[in-house]
Amino acid sequence: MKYFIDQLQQKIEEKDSRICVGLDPHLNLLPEKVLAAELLEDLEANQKEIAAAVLTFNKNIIDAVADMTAVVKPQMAFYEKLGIPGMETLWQTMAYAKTKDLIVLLDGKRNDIGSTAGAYAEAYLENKKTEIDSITINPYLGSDGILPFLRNKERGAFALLRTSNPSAVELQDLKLADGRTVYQAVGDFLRDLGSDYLGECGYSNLAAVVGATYPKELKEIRAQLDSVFFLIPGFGAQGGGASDIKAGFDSYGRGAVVNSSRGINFAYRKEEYAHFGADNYAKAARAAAEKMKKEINEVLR
Ligand SMILES: O=C(O)c1cc(=O)[nH]c(=O)n1[C@@H]1O[C@H](COP(=O)(O)O)[C@@H](O)[C@H]1O
Repeated sequence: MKYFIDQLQQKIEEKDSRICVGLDPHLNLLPEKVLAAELLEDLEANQKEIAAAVLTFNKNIIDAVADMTAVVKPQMAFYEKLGIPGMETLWQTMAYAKTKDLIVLLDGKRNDIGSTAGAYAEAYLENKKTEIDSITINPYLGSDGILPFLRNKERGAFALLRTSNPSAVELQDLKLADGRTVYQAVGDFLRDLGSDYLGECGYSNLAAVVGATYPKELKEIRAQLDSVFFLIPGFGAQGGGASDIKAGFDSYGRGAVVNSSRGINFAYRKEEYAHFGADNYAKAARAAAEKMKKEINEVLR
């Protein structure tokens, strides 16, 4: 039995790639060749066709980036909004990613009281038929809501620690009576809870999400938590760049993976990759993924 976090770190090193490709099918950004714009005029009536288009798009993106990423991260919201056909597309996308030997991180931000968290864990991390290696969770219900997600040591959980959005500061930066911020307290809590789930690589199966858009906090959190692996979203579309995420890694260039969703999926819409043309969106995505991979490796060298 190999711990989830060891599987992840090993695959990152094999591919020498610290990127995570988000699979967030923003419908209004899909190329016309894949999804005819008129179908979006009635989302409910056209759920089936739209979900089929999303699956085609995802498969082409996965084919284009499979050799240069260790992880893909589908965000559930984009599939849930397409009803049952959307959920089928989500599961088919994850199964397809597994055929390419990728690690699947399902972005669902799940959690609840202990007994319900247990049901989520059974649904996503303990069902032998699922193609999911890990899931994002919200840690704010405390340990009984988190521990069920750690029962299966071959799979892992990424708890929100310091998010990338502008309003992250509103609650996460509040000061506690002991002088720590809320996110620092959450960090200490996650490190302690995860210490019973350490893999051979020195990181825990209980990982954390820290946004690329707050480099100062990222640096501080890395110094605080040496056994917590980070998912760092916010690269590209939200403004984060390679120099911003550098401090999220340890001195060996380990311990983190950086997500980009729109910046890779819809690279064909950017001036830099426009020469590929909308029909070659997958080639544009590959070029953007390659650039991101290189930029991160260079900044860590
Ligand atoms: O948990 C996440 O993945 C997440 C946490 C966070 O703090 N910020 C954040 O952007 N995300 C997710 O990361 C992805 C970022 O997408 P892009 O901004 O298109 O690269 C989306 O799926 C977000 O839901």
